[in-house]
This record gives sequence, C-alpha cells and structure tokens, in this order.
Amino acid sequence: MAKQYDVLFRLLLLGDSGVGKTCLLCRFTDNEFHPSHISTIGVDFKMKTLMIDGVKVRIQIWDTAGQERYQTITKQYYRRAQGIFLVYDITSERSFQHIMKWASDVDEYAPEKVQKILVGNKSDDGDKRQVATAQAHKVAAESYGMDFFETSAYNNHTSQRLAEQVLAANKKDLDLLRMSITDELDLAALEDEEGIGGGAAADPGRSCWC
Ligand SMILES: Nc1nc2c(ncn2[C@@H]2O[C@H](COP(=O)(O)OP(=O)(O)OP(=O)(O)O)[C@@H](O)[C@H]2O)c(=O)[nH]1
Repeated sequence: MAKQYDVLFRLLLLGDSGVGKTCLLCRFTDNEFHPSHISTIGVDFKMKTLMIDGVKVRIQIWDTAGQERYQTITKQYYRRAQGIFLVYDITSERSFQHIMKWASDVDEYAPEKVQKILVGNKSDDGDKRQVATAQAHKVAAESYGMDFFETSAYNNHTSQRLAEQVLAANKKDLDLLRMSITDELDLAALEDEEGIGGGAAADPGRSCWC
C-alpha cells in the first residue's frame, strides 16, 4: 500500500473568537468560505497533503476555540505543535492587543522551538481597518520576533500563503528529509545491483517531528 506521507506538520491556529480561524482552515483545506460565525467548541482539526519536491507533506491543522472558557482544553494542544499561527482581525484593534496574551500563553505552553507566525486576517475588509499593516509588522518583528503576513479567508489568498510560511519555516528539516529519502533510494538501487536486499526498495519510513 502506498505510504500516506513522508512528513507530518502539526500546526495550531490561535486568536480571539471571531477573528476567522475556522474560515482560514476551511479555505486552506477545502477552498471554501463560510460567512456565518459558528463558534468552535474546544478544538477541531483538518488535514491537507501536499507534494513538495518529491516529499509528501501532510499538514494537520488544529483550530482552537477563541472563547476564554475553552482555554484549559486548548492549551493542552500547544505542546504538540511545530507551528503556531497567532491570528487577529485587522478590523479589530482589540483582537490585535490580545495577541500579547496569546503570545505569552504560547511561551508558557508550547515547545521552545515552535515556529510562530502572526496573521492579520480579513484584509479584504480594508474600509474597516483598525490595525495598520506597518504597526503589526513592527510589533511582530520587534516585540515577538515572529514572521507576519496579512491574509483573507474571504478572497482566497490563504492557502498558498499558509503553506509557504509553514514550508519556509521548516525548510531545513524538509531538506534533510529529502536528502535522506534520496540516499535511501540510492542505497536500494545499489543493493539491487549487487544482488543484496532481494530487490525490494528500502521503505523510507515516515518522519514526524512530534
Ligand atoms: N470579511 C471577512 N470576513 C471573514 C474572514 N474570515 C472570517 N470572516 C468572518 O468572521 C466571522 C468569524 O469567523 P470564524 O472563522 O468562525 O471565527 P473563529 O476565529 O474561528 O471564531 P471562534 O471559533 O469563536 O474562535 C464569520 O462571520 C466569518 O465569515 C475574512 O477573511 N474576511
């Protein structure tokens, strides 16, 4: 049976209720947008598999409830993440101010080397903007040392951007994995030629940074 994936990335979406975490997830995995706000209860997740330079990358994204009352549950998911998207709504100054609290929770509960990315969602709604792009850029770089980008789950700029950020952040690990897969294939070919190993290609196995 074909291997389902070579590498698994576990990502987490955090941020206030209503900033658009579920919509970002639906856009990323199913290319859909839901105009209504149905608050997430606890946590939910979806997966997407991408083929990148010969590596089958499975991205598992966990969507967390922004509501305060679920935070005891959601914090339990921080420690298994390789990447965390801290999401605010560009039309809500309040959601941006709360990033400070989300970031401090991440520092407390997530692994030290987790990749953190600040995301300003609803960029399609520029008329109602309350958070300037330059301001968010500055705060991301100077206060949190995070990458930053603006996006819109509504107008479909999300998928590509999320994937690019994740892959860029994990490029070193991906490169290593790609090299090890190539090495193992080379070794299998050599074994074939030398009559060792009964002609079966080595199974490169499954790598997971969890
Ligand atoms: N204009 C616009 N509206 C958006 C965008 N993303 C989400 N919304 C709307 O914002 C509302 C909240 O979106 P959700 O994705 O449910 O928010 P959430 O962050 O998951 O909320 P909780 O589950 O309560 O934490 C919905 O009415 C969405 O349609 C966007 O990019 N642009």
